[in-house]
Amino acid sequence: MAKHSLDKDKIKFLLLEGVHQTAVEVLQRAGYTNIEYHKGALSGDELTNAIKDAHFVGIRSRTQLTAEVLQQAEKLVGVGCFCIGTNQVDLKAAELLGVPVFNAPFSNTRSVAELVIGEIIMLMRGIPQRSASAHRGGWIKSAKGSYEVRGKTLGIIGYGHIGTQLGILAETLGMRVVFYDIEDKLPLGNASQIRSLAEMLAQSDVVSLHVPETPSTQNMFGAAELEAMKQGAFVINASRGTVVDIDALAAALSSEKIAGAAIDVFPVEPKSNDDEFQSPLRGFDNVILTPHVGGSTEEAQENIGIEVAGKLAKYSDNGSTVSAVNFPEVSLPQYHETSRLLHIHNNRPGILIKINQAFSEKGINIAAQYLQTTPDIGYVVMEVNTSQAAEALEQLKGIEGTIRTRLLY
Ligand SMILES: NC(=O)C1=CN([C@@H]2O[C@H](COP(=O)(O)OP(=O)(O)OC[C@H]3O[C@@H](n4cnc5c(N)ncnc54)[C@H](O)[C@@H]3O)[C@@H](O)[C@H]2O)C=CC1
Ligand SMILES: O=C(O)C(=O)COP(=O)(O)O
Repeated sequence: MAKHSLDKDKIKFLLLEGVHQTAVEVLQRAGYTNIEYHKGALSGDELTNAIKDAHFVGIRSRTQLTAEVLQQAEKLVGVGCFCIGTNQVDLKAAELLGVPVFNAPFSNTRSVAELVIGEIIMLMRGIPQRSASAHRGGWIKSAKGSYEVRGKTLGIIGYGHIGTQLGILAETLGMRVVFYDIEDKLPLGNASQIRSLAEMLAQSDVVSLHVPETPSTQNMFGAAELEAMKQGAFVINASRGTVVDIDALAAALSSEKIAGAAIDVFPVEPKSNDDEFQSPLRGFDNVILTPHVGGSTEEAQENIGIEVAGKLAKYSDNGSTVSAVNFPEVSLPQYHETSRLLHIHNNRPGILIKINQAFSEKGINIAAQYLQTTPDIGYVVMEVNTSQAAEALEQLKGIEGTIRTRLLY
């Protein structure tokens, strides 16, 4: 009977931010029962206390896994981001600690694109302000400032998974689609790439942002970009709150340069549903404010739970790192007759030779060996006779440059 190096009930999964129950079910089906589940995000001492004895942590966009937090998580083996964005994790620090980070790169793509389509229609019809007024007893029955989306131009900033999906849906409504991206992209449908952001903004009736949070996107959309837009155009941001300068947007709404906006993400977001949402955009009737729910649909969350929990269980069970965002990717076959060892090391010359030498001196036969590297780390997976596995693990621990090593029976 195969036995895991550490009993599965001793492997602790810390799941935060109310990840979908499908994640719990997948882990339980894989034999993992030590699951600590929190509905909200954790930060500060609460986070460091909860994570310090966790082998795996599952988060969404809110929990900040900084280098400092990761360094205190001494037992941490892997991280699962139950979402698309991974900017909330210090990916380099995790890599150097030998911790792969997984995400769900397209499970909620469609949900975001659908929300944005709805918002484009609502904004162009002036519905947010009419609805707000009606709630106060008002009645703005007028066509003034209400437009069909047909024939209008949608400008997409960041033409990746979400941007392309949005472009296709917008075209089915009769919109013209232009996009700006730092990479050369294949335009889908009849979309066209415009190399100059200012030029794209000048053409667009509505602009929607779909870039990741990176140093290059920090505040990339501010006063100058708003100024470059058409008079009375609309802005949508469901990417990250750091991408748009919120004060500049509030000013452009006040001056009526911008006729309306739909904002789903904010520079500072409440930690849980019990905390107050604060923003300079509160109070504008023509702004749709949503609590970072672009990817929050039952379908998306259910699929994300299955996908990311599956990746964590697979890494725990057999060492596979396929689709890790910060780690050498190794796809591993099932193993039966042998024991499997994982070795993560600093990527410097000669480590594999040292491992092979140490094994050869101890008469340990290597049945299979897989190696992948990034510029900074190497990940070797080896299979040896089960009778020699404990000795092999000892040898691996002694190799200079070792970051982490693990034995899977
Ligand atoms: N509101 C929500 O609930 C959700 C928000 N998101 C956010 O949406 C972002 C985009 O998601 P995907 O489309 O899946 O990502 P992706 O990686 O497929 O596409 C991003 C695109 O942005 C481009 N890009 C990067 N830097 C740029 C820059 N400075 N200027 C112009 N283009 C730039 C890239 O070349 C790429 O084509 C995620 O990183 C995440 O932060 C994702 C899902 C849900
Ligand atoms: O997938 C993403 O990147 C998102 O922004 C969704 O975040 P969430 O899981 O809703 O906290």
